Amino acid sequence: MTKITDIMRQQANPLWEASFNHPFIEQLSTGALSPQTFRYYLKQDRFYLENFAALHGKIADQIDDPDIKAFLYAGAEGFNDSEKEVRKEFFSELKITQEEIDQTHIAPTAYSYVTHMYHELNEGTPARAAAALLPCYWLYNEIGKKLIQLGSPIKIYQRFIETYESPDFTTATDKMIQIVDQLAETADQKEQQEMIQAFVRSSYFELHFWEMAYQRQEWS
Ligand SMILES: Cc1ncc(C[n+]2csc(CCO)c2C)c(N)n1
Repeated sequence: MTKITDIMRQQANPLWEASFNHPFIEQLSTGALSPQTFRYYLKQDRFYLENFAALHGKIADQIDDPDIKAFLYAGAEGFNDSEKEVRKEFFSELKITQEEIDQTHIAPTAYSYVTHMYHELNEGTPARAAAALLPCYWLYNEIGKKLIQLGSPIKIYQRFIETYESPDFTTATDKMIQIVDQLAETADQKEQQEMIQAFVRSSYFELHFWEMAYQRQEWS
């Protein structure tokens, strides 16, 4: 039987291809990406990562399966990710000060993405919310695997790429794919369609997150 995650991946493919070919990604690899754009991305991604971790916990609260619960709680605590540590190093290397962080407000696309994920949980179901989290793991893992072959001449961009290509991160991605497939098994057809929609919408926001950073989007 076709897995729901295969359907999701297929339906979101044009959006994923657009992410792979986005100038932010291409320039990360060539090294041409402006350091100011990368800094903007990191500062906005803080908002995303905070909410992403919190959502893991909120979804886990509503799930009975002990295995899935444990994985999601670990994600909420940041046990799965070296990402947090790496980001701390990036912030200190790029001299992004606490003052600069305090003065940063969430930009429109980051706000919309986070709002979408909460909507899938609060107005939807834990299965829909898990589907909304999946592109985050899976898209970055595919980008990591593609970019690692090209590498980047800029050290910090190279380290960014390596974060998403590690064996641990690939294992976490595979686990999250399996969780979404498992949650779909007990969902009815309507909920399965809503899970697919949540995944495609997150894929849309992933693409527009690169664009937000590339344009250094503001509210006005
Ligand atoms: C907009 C945006 N989307 C995805 C990621 C990647 N990411 C965030 S948390 C996590 C799981 C554990 O590290 C992964 C892969 C990101 N950083 N920013």
